[in-house]
Amino acid sequence: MVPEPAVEITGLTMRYGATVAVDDLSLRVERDSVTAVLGPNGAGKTTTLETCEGYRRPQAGVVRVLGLDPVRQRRELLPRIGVMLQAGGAWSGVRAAEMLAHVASLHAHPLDVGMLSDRLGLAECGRTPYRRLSGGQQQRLGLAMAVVGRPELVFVDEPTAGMDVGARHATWELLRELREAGVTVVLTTHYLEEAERLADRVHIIDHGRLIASGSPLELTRGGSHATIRLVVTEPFPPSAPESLRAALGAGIEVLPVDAYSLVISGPADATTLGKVSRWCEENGVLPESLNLGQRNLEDVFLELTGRPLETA
Ligand SMILES: Nc1ncnc2c1ncn2[C@@H]1O[C@H](COP(=O)(O)OP(=O)(O)OP(=O)(O)O)[C@@H](O)[C@H]1O
Repeated sequence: MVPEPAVEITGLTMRYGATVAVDDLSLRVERDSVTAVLGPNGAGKTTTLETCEGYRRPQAGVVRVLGLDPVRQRRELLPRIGVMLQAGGAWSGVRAAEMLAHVASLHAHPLDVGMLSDRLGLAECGRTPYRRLSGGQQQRLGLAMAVVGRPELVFVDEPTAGMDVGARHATWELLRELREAGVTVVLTTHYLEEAERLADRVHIIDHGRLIASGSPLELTRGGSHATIRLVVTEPFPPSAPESLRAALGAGIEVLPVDAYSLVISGPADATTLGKVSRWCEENGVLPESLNLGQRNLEDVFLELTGRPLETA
């Protein structure tokens, strides 16, 4: 028997007035995995997550979480899932430690609150009222509240937004350990590195639609494609992509990333590298770096949508 997925979304459509936030989206999340829903701001990630959490009723389509309807079977589902919202989730005057202790007391077998606070660097702000916590501390408290009840499945919305590097790595470590302990993690993110380093599977969404799914390796392997990344010292002239495309010939895509860099994707090999370097010479362009390398998720997004994720 095929095990029931942790989350199964079929044909989900969600609108806010004239805005289509989620557009006929279908995806599955397998158990015991970390799954990232990756996409730019406004892609529909939070709306999708809120529908899985039972905060929104699907306007079209079907959502099942641990086999249950998140709206109709909410009472059955709630004790089995943990939710970290993008913002809020605690009373403004409550102290961080009190809030976490309160949430822990609602569960039959909570994690050790002291251990969790230490792991997430919350011990030092335990007496601070929620509204006085920094953005990163509020995020860490939100994560602690989501996992303290040992849920089977946690939904985390942009778990490391606003965190410094140290806190981000501690969060990734905790999420990895949860997965090893058999917890399914579904996170939304617009950080490519987060998806690449943490997720077993990535669903890339844009304008409410699923545009690619797979493991980071499957998504970046992409046939014969490698990527050449050209970074220059002075901004490119506006005609650069067009002229480079003409110099490289058919089958090679030239995608501007910003004023100083572009990505060339196609059968990237020594011949193409040679042509790029000749084009630089003929056009008086001084490369700062010219790299041939494995595609990353940023390249995948760029190829699929024609625009870079960070600025999309
Ligand atoms: N309550 C709302 N009322 C009206 N429009 C909304 C509302 N919530 C979201 N939207 C719109 O729906 C679209 C999808 O938003 P959503 O928050 O789901 O995306 P997101 O990928 O999570 O983005 P972000 O990372 O910025 O939160 C956006 O165009 C957004 O402006």
